[in-house]
Amino acid sequence: MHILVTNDDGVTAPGLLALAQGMARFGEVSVLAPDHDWSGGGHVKTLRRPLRVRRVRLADGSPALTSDGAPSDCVALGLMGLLPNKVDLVVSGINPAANLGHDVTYSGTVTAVMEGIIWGVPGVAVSLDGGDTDSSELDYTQAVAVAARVVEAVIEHGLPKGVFLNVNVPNEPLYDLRGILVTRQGLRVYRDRLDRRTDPRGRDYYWIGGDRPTGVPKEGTDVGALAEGYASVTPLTLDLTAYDALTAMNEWAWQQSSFSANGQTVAAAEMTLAAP
Ligand SMILES: Nc1nc2c(ncn2[C@@H]2O[C@H](COP(=O)(O)O)[C@@H](O)[C@H]2O)c(=O)[nH]1
Repeated sequence: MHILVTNDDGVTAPGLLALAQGMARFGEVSVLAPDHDWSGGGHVKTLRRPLRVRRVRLADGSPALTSDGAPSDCVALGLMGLLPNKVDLVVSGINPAANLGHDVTYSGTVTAVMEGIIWGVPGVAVSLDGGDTDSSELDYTQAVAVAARVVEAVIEHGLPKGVFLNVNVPNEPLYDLRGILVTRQGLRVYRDRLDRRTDPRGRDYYWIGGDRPTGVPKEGTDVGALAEGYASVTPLTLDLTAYDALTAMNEWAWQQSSFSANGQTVAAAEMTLAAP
């Protein structure tokens, strides 16, 4: 088993070290992580500038690679051939804050695993609901234990093609953890506020400020599981198609339309949408 371990908090983050150490039990571990924090950086593919990669050592002396690219760039580099050995699983984290609901497309932690799916490699993203606690003060023991249990299950059962797992762990001692629940995405409640300021030259500039997001703790969701003291494992795919809308839209009366193109009137073919 060859596991690529990455994160979005940077190669020196304590959660990355804890995760890399926790994955060593499964076989070869290659660490390829960003050289700085990419929190909230989303799914990035850096195409307009070169990417630099350096050899570094983690705090325990183990070798690692770091790149000036995003977390998803690190995974792409690794799976495109920077890592000589075939990668069987991408594991990303341990993020010091939860990634729930709509967070998943903002999250560098989660989008790193999404990149692996694009290259046909399954993955697991792991986040600890550390809230406002400094990442250096968090105890990652529980999150590592949950991550290892999830990876064991993935090794035993496999994952359907295109499916990856988003794991969120409550920030409780291991003996307080009530268990692991398989969940769906819940509803994140963002409390962002526009912070407008003026610089010394009289020009306005803005911060996206506000308070940390909360969520709706509905049963069966990732938000609900954490609220009840469970770790949450949410199976996700990259297919964002709204299949219900597809069915409904096929009922719309798409009229014959004519569009003029370069002065030519082109009758639009009858618009039909792919059936789900
Ligand atoms: N819209 C907001 N999102 C926030 C805020 N604080 C945190 N977040 C979420 O954080 C994660 C970052 O994830 P990471 O894996 O990239 O570290 C991301 O999911 C955001 O949604 C906030 O104040 N506003």
